[in-house]
Amino acid sequence: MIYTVTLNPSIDYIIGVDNLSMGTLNRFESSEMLPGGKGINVSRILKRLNHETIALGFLGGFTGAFIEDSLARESVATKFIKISEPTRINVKIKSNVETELNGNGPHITTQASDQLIDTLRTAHQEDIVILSGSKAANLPENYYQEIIENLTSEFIIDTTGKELRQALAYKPLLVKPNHHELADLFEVTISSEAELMTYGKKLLTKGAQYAIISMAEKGALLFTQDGVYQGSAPKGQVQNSVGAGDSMIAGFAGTYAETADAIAAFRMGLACGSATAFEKDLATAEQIKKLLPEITITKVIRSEEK
Ligand SMILES: Nc1ncnc2c1ncn2[C@@H]1O[C@H](COP(=O)(O)OP(=O)(O)O)[C@@H](O)[C@H]1O
Ligand SMILES: O=P(O)(O)OC[C@H]1O[C@](O)(COP(=O)(O)O)[C@@H](O)[C@@H]1O
Repeated sequence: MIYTVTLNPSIDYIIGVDNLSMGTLNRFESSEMLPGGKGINVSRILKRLNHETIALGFLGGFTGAFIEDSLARESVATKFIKISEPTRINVKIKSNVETELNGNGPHITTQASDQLIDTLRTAHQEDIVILSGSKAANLPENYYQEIIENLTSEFIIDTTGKELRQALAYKPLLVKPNHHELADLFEVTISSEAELMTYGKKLLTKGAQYAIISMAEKGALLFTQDGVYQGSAPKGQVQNSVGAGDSMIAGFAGTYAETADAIAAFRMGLACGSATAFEKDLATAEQIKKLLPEITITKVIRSEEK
């Protein structure tokens, strides 16, 4: 079973505006509401690829009900803890450039946060728990760490900054910062491929079993104990890249859970990420499978060169 944890789900309100201009009235060209939040996106892709998944986290209010209904329609299994304040709405503006406005999220009571830790204690050693995204503002600073300390299963973590840094010591199966998040994590500017390699490898020395550095249309790098691999991104028309990173994690986790083959998992992750970038919503299984043969993976550094 692959459990996903979304501490701060969202409705993603995707708005298309021609030539957005600040300080004046702009009218929508298009709009769409989608269930969002990183773990939720991961579960939706896992379900589409026929992997067993349960989405966990906190949901509240009419916005939470919208997310529950959307997931039920796609037969994604959920065990959300109900909270009284409404789940946030994140605004994604598609104009000449993509602009994202993500909310802080609702108040989570101590009772609810303890309940989630209890639920996660039921995950078995052979399960994978995927912890993704920001946490609602009032949750304790070390809440992710508290969750991890109570887990008996493998875990993947997709968050940023201090939380990601703390998590590395607990040997996550995978971390997947994008290249900007990698620079933030080590509080550096990364301006060359050599620096990318240096900081990617640091993720392993600090504890990660595998690390992917994703680079949008430039594909991604996979760091393993056995060397570094470069994966390509197919060319295509980008429709909405929100959820590309989550799709990549879903692809990796689903294939890794079945095969324990990190390269095959990386290939599936790359296909899922690009397929989602080329769609308005998350990609379907057919779109993902169509892209798989276009992915190329090359070993760029052998283990003895590390
Ligand atoms: N414009 C794009 N064209 C092709 N593939 C893409 C594009 N954007 C994202 N992807 C694929 O999705 C993966 C994750 O996207 P990325 O934007 O790096 O992550 P995140 O959404 O976490 O910031 C990339 O490594 C790539 O494989
Ligand atoms: O929890 P955060 O960091 O605010 O991110 C939440 C947002 O991330 C998303 O899950 C998309 O993430 P990615 O584009 O990184 O895959 C959106 O659905 C959601 O609005």
